[in-house]
Amino acid sequence: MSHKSPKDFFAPLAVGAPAPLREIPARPSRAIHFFDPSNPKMVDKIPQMVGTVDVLLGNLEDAIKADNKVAAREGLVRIAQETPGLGGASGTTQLWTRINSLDSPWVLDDLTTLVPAIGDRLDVIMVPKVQGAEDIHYVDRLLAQLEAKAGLTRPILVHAILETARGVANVEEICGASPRMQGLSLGPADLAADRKMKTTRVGGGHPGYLVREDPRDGDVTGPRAIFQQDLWHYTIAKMVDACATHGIYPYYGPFGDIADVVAAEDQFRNAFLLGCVGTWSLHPKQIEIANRVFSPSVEDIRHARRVVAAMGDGTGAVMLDGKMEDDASLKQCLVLVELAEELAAIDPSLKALYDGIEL
Ligand SMILES: CC(=O)SCCNC(=O)CCNC(=O)[C@H](O)C(C)(C)COP(=O)(O)OP(=O)(O)OC[C@H]1O[C@@H](n2cnc3c(N)ncnc32)[C@H](O)[C@@H]1OP(=O)(O)O
Ligand SMILES: O=CC(=O)O
Ligand SMILES: [Mg+2]
Repeated sequence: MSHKSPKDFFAPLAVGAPAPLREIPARPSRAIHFFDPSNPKMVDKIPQMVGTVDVLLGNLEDAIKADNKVAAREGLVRIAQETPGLGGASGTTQLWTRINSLDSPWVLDDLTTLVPAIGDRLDVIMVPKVQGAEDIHYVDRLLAQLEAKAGLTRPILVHAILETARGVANVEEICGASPRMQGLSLGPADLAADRKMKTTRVGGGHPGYLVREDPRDGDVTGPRAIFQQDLWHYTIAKMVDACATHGIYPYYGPFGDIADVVAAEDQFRNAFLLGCVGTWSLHPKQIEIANRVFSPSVEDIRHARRVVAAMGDGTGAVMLDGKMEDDASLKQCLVLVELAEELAAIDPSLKALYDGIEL
């Protein structure tokens, strides 16, 4: 197997294509809100959503009827061209798309239509059902050719959905396959099917996946507490480690029980605590949940700032509220403080909230 040298990794893959980025910018992306660009009711709502959500994603893949694939692609081009503030270097809300899968009859037209028409507005292309580095290499080279032809000056980034067993097995090589790699999302619905899990849901837990308290006084039929377990813990943790290793960003994916706002919040918070930077939103009501969960709380920021202040030059150990703090807890606190600063820079209400914190 041949490998590129490090310097070649950052050379454009087509003459005239923009130079790859050396670092993926940490742009807030708490909610990646999915919409169907062929659905007039959803499309009508897009202009008002700009500025209220970090990412708007025009979905072209699953959930778009086969008969509407062309209308969705063309609708996305119109939306990108006509919606102020959406996507590109000056956009207040990022514009992403999810293209059709690489084995589908639509994906080539997706890429050859979108890049010339709206490549300057598209921030990230989400690629579904990625199996290994070879899928990213294919998209990488094709994007470079299309960017060069369109005269683009900014590389379009690539995000892969982790939704096949082989993709999970190859997660490291996927993350490191191209300097375009921006991040990964968990795709629990397709992943469950591909793994032959015996579930029928889009993300979230399952009442049958549990641990049960031991019998009390040996009575196996008596009352015993049960604790539902997280079906996705292993995959999310694996994804977070792979992304952190490669300097890219991990996301939870879809939570399909739109009515169950409480369980959605739990699932999102678990992902936030494990290291994810955001999640998908499938319905407008999930945006508020995601924005809240993926923004550090006032209590977390107050505590983090107190630790930073108490640690002085960052070395040694101190006691704060009966707990030992040192370099390692300081580093955790700095993750939260830096995230709060990034979010405050784009969200005036969060800025006011964080600025008003008294230590
Ligand atoms: C496993 C995966 O691949 S997940 C990713 C693929 N799936 C998706 O992208 C699904 C996206 N979401 C949807 O298609 C829809 O939200 C559905 C089908 C789940 C529910 O749609 P509805 O039954 O219309 O929901 P509901 O009646 O609550 O909608 C309320 C309003 O919000 C609008 N709306 C619903 N979802 C969205 C959305 N994602 N973006 C913008 N507007 C939306 C509806 O059009 C409706 O508008 P109206 O008040 O003008 O009639
Ligand atoms: O595309 C997402 C999934 O869960 O499948
Ligand atoms: Mg899927």
